Amino acid sequence: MIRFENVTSVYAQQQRAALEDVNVDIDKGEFVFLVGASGSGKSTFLRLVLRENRPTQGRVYVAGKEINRLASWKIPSLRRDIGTVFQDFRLLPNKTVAENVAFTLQVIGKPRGTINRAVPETLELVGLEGKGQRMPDQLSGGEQQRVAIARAFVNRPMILIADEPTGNLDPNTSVGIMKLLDRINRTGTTVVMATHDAGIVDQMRKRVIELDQGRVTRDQARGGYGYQH
Ligand SMILES: Nc1ncnc2c1ncn2[C@@H]1O[C@H](COP(=O)(O)OP(=O)(O)OP(=O)(O)O)[C@@H](O)[C@H]1O
Repeated sequence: MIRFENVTSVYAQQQRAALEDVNVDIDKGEFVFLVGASGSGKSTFLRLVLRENRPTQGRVYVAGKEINRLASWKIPSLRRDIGTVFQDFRLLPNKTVAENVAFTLQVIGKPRGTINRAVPETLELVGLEGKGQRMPDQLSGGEQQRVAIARAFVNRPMILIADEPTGNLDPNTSVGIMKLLDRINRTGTTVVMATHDAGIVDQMRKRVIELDQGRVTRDQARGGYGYQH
């Protein structure tokens, strides 16, 4: 589903590569944690999957397509297939919860009937039934992240990318968010999550890819945050 072949990424004006000769193959339906110190290249990896950045060398494939050879008019369609969730939620503050979730479908031109069906269904999936008419600032942090997940998932993307989704949440709330991401993963969506949250990685026992100064130093099935035998 996601394949990096000898990917090196160097930002303009930087000496050191943000990613260096990275080779990774993530299958459909996998759940992968990306770990590593601050600055190790996790966000750069995720940006390359979204084609927000382009590699200096090497190839990035998403769903079998080399995405850096896509015509620019095909990029919106690539990004539609990839839901994104961030540490800071990024909800539209002047729209209700339901409107935030509906927005994803409106921008891709889905008919109103589909939207009216999909939004409550997805809010129920994330445990926010009955809260569709609230404004984001009337929700807890954990609930706001659930809205962000609903918005990312409402059009059933192939891939869900989460960059530090529990970074602003307390441990209990984070566990709830992880259960939700796990449930989404079980529907067949590939999940790639960058995190510093050792407790969660140790608990979930999923595949762990560790980066150190832009290089993959570990790629372990059912790993922990640190290396364990
Ligand atoms: N837009 C940019 N321009 C120049 N250098 C950048 C840019 N974004 C990231 N970098 C550099 O690339 C390297 C990797 O950064 P990246 O943000 O991918 O790391 P990260 O692992 O996501 O870090 P964090 O855990 O702090 O989010 C770092 O050395 C960083 O300073």
